[in-house]
Amino acid sequence: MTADHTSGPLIDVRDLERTFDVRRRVEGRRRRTREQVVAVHDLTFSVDGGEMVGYIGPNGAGKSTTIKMLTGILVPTGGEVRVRGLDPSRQRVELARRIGVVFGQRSTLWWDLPLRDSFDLLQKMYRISPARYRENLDRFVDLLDLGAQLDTPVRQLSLGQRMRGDITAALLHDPEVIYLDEPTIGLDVVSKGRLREFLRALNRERGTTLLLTTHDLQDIEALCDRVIVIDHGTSVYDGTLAGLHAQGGSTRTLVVDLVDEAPPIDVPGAEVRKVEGPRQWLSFPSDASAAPIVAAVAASYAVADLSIQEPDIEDVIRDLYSRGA
Ligand SMILES: Nc1ncnc2c1ncn2[C@@H]1O[C@H](COP(=O)(O)OP(=O)(O)OP(=O)(O)O)[C@@H](O)[C@H]1O
Repeated sequence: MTADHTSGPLIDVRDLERTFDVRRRVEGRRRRTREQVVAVHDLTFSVDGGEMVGYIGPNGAGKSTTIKMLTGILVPTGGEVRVRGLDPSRQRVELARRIGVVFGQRSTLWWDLPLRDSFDLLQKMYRISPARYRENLDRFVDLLDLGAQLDTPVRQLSLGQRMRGDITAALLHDPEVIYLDEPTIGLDVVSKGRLREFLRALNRERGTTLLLTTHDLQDIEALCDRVIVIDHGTSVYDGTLAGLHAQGGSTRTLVVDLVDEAPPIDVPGAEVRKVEGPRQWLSFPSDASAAPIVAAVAASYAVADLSIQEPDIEDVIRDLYSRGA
């Protein structure tokens, strides 16, 4: 009997565990002692086809370990993981046709080859039909503005160009799901914006499922309807970003540069956290609009400049814990 790979959730993770045996040298002892590191435990979640999900958590929380189990690079030490009904570590080759992976800090491209040659090699590896390959390449090169770089060796590309090359490489074979690990790290604001717009279009037009690991809350805000927060190897929140902010009580900061020094600004809905000369930092709830606060400040004070600081994911998670969630 063949399993039905098309019904049910696309990604299904149940009671997933992964421990590592490590040897550590302990001071005063000659022999190393063996220890177990629990990277992922008791992790359960599922993702439907077409969802865009942020997979976030502090350093060492278990995000990469989860992605490695989802892609079949690591074998779980307990629990179950299925992607389109396939067991990733046992059916890795079959799964590879359905998934794409992009690691922000590591390239999967051939360093000394021009981009175009890397793409041609991938066409052969994945046996992509010539027509589909041409269609995809033209589309991604156009949308990601890579035309001028196609004949440049990867090692000569800027970080942003290399990232766009890696994303193209991960998508040429039409994967149903793409895992992105810190895709906007080190990119300037314009490149980040373009990349997010591209990923939104990919999801809208092709229904590609996206699982995104990032420390940049604006990536999540721009792309994901849902976030899963992982800490110490297990899921501690699964829901909307607005819900996460509300639960954590996190705040955004309005930084106001006044023309002259002044006593702490007094406007409804915001609290002054810090004053340094003519600069003041006001915090307000993340789920509130900045517009009335900005308007109230501008109406009563001579303002030279204004900017808004978003909370960092680490801050949001810290808030979540400080509230005892
Ligand atoms: N191969 C390994 N051997 C031993 N311990 C490991 C191994 N890989 C991961 N770990 C440990 O497992 C835990 C989870 O690591 P993981 O890389 O999954 O976290 P992460 O959430 O991706 O972190 P980051 O945001 O820093 O990339 C950490 O304590 C890490 O030290």
